Amino acid sequence: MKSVKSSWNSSINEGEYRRKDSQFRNWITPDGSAGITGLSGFQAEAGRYHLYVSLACPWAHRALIFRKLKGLEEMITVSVVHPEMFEKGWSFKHDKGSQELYGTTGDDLYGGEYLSEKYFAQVPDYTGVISVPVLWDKQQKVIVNNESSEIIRIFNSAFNGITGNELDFYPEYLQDQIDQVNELVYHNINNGVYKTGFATSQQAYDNNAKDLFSALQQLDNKLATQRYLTGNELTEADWRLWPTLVRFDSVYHTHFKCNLNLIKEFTHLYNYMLELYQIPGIAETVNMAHIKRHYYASHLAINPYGIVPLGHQQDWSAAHNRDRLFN
Ligand SMILES: N[C@@H](CCC(=O)N[C@@H](CS)C(=O)NCC(=O)O)C(=O)O
Repeated sequence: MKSVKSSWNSSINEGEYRRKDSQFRNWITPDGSAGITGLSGFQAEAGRYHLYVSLACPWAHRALIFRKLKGLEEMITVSVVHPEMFEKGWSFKHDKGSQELYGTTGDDLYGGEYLSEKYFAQVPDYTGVISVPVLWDKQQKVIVNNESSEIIRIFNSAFNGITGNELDFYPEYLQDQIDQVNELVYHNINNGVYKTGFATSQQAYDNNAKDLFSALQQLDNKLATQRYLTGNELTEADWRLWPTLVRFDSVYHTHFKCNLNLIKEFTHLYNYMLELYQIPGIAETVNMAHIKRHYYASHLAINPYGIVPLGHQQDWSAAHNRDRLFN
């Protein structure tokens, strides 16, 4: 079994954390023709595809949200890794206790031990990151795609002909706006919390933390006058921001030192976060015990004893003010 160096501590350059690009970039399409990148041969079919996720990972979380909103749960099966990730990467450690607490499933398809086995089986000299989410083809037994921003675009439309679910979170008329918001959110918030938390120089930390909170303030101002990030319609841009908000007060504020404010202190972001949490089905995609266990127990360079703090407690069923503000 090869040892896998976790991506984050192999990606520091002059104090700055730099995220590496995902390597598997094929698309599932209604007729199996090649997508925007990658190979052909991945036709949308019920029961053929599988997702490997950690419930801690905000990128994997997007994929689970789209699977839910697009009615793909019956069609795309899921395996959940164990939240603790050490030198061999994500594992399928699983027992009754971890199932109850963290929602682990083990590798229920193949009985594997580590996620890295899937990557090395396909590319024996693979040197990229062994990351979740992984969209897996059970027919050809290969990784289709391991880039969440693409997996959610695939889920948004590729299976519509089978499910009849025409909800569109990337409608053509909003694409420029969505792309613009995504750009701000990705660099300053989604990846911004990681760049802040993994910084190994004071200057890198200061710069990233300031950019992060200035972006949060900008979005809080936007949400004071419009319901969602691109207007009245809930889009991909919202579902890309939201997994970071959900983890913020419990994890990023403490573990990644993103502590100029809590999300709770940004009135509009906070109420918006609650509104999205309370959309039917979404709460089922959140497992706070898994989230906290992963971050605090796995990144021992920044939390050497792996202690998981008791706070922050959030009442997710608290009333939000978004209906009142925008109806
Ligand atoms: N660009 C990828 C990033 C995925 C990613 O970084 N996932 C993390 C978990 S949050 C991971 O699996 N990291 C493995 C490691 O650090 O070794 C995506 O959006 O899908």
